[in-house]
Amino acid sequence: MISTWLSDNAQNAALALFALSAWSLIQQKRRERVSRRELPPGPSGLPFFGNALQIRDGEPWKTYTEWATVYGDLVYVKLFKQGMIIINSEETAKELLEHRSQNYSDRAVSAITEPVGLGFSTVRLPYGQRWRLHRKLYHQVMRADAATSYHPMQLAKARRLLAELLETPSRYHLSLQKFSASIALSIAYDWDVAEKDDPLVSRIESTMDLVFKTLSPMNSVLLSAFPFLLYLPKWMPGSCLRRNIEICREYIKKMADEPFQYVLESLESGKVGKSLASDSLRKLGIHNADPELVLAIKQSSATAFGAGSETTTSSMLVFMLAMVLNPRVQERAQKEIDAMIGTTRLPNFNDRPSLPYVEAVLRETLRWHPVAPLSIPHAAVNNDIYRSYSIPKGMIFVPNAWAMSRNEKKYPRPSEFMPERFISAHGKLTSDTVNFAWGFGRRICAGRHVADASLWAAMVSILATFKLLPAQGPDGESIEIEPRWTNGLTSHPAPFPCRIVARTPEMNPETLAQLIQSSVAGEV
Ligand code: HEM
Repeated sequence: MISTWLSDNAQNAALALFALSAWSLIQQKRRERVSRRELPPGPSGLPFFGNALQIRDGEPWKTYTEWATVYGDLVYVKLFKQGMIIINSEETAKELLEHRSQNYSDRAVSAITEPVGLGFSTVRLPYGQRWRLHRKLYHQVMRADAATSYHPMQLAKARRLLAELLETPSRYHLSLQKFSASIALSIAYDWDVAEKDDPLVSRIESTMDLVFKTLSPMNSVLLSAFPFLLYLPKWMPGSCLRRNIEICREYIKKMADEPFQYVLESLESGKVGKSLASDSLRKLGIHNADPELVLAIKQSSATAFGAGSETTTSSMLVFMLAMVLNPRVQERAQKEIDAMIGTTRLPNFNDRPSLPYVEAVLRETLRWHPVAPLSIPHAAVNNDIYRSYSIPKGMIFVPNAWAMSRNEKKYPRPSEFMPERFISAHGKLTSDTVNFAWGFGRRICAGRHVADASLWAAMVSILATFKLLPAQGPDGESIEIEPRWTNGLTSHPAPFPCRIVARTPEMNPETLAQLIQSSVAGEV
């Protein structure tokens, strides 16, 4: 009797549980359908995968740009279980990320950030006190007027780059990496890179590309959908992501520790110059400094180095490719330099206002191929209503810088490299400074003034000294370049064969050294 009663009750309980689960599943689906209707339109996806299988391999920004023509400037996309809104127009990005920056300055929690050891990075920090402290530290040394104090150092590094390009032109890719890293190391730590075999630069050469590839948005989505990928045994297919993450973690730790230790020791001995780390530590008074603040200085300096070197190299590679593919642009820029400066000295920052075409080349480089094509996603702090959409707290917003660069109304024939688009009918530079390349609102790139000056110094110095030409085959004919692009968090041309030839036949290391020497007096 009792056993019958028990089993009846168990059956009823099971039935009730089943009904409850079915009801809550239906409710959840209904809620999802309703909330989906309140979000921007987007392509319908497959169960489980969402839209992940519809995205062009390695170049999601191109797929999103195609979808913009169907769904508009805001497109809702779901990659596995991760929903996000792609912003395809600059105006809408400004409306949301700048005019409503108080609500759209958070970052999404990324499944890959902590495993690679980048949880400390300013780029990844949630919108809050720690992030504000980092931004304050950057502001002290990298705001527009403070950033000019780095100009002499940036010019000196650009001149060193010229000497390397003259000596080993085929290693231009590595020379550009060294140029960018040496500026970032100088700004962050006043670390002067050795002429040859600098331990930090060697490490950058071998692993920086891997870090940026591993941090790709798709890897982040994959890890949040399949966290077990982090634990796959190393012999199993698919474990390469885990291996790459481990290498990155080790590398990032060393990159944050070693140079900071160098600054601490140099401060003790009184032998360190101006840098983000040393200036901030000096201000605090190294011996009675709050450990939290010291940690923030260490973390923001490491971020400046990490965020600044790869992006600058990538932009320089875009410039080199654009020059080889567009000889007429190169010649026009060189004519401008020759007319305004002559050939007996190299340009410096005083000359910048008198070289509008070179300026236009820089802007077109940023536009033609934005090196951060999906910028860095922002996230909503709170629920919001935008247009008729209900934006839930935490929603991820991906600024599609690629789509912004392909806006045909603003940039006719967008796939062509045409610096003229930044020169008005009266021969003056337009007001368009390609701001979208640096991101938006409160999260805008903290190093943009420094980066802009590094790019200008390198571009103008190279244009003044070298011709960038296609490589020649054994028959002396030019080899046609079919650009290939690397993809990850940043995108840049894969190394391509080219010839870097001095513009004057008598140029050799001695004459270049003399030219540099005669250019140094009166420089800014
Ligand atoms: C050509 C070079 C560079 C490009 C194209 C670039 C681009 C960007 C972009 C698109 C963002 C995201 C902005 C957003 O979320 O809206 C960003 C963030 C950032 N960049 Fe740059 N960047 C460059 C160089 C640098 C340099 C040289 C530094 C430092 C020395 C730097 C430091 C940072 C930092 C700290 C952030 C994080 C800002 C935050 O989350 O609050 N960047 N950068």
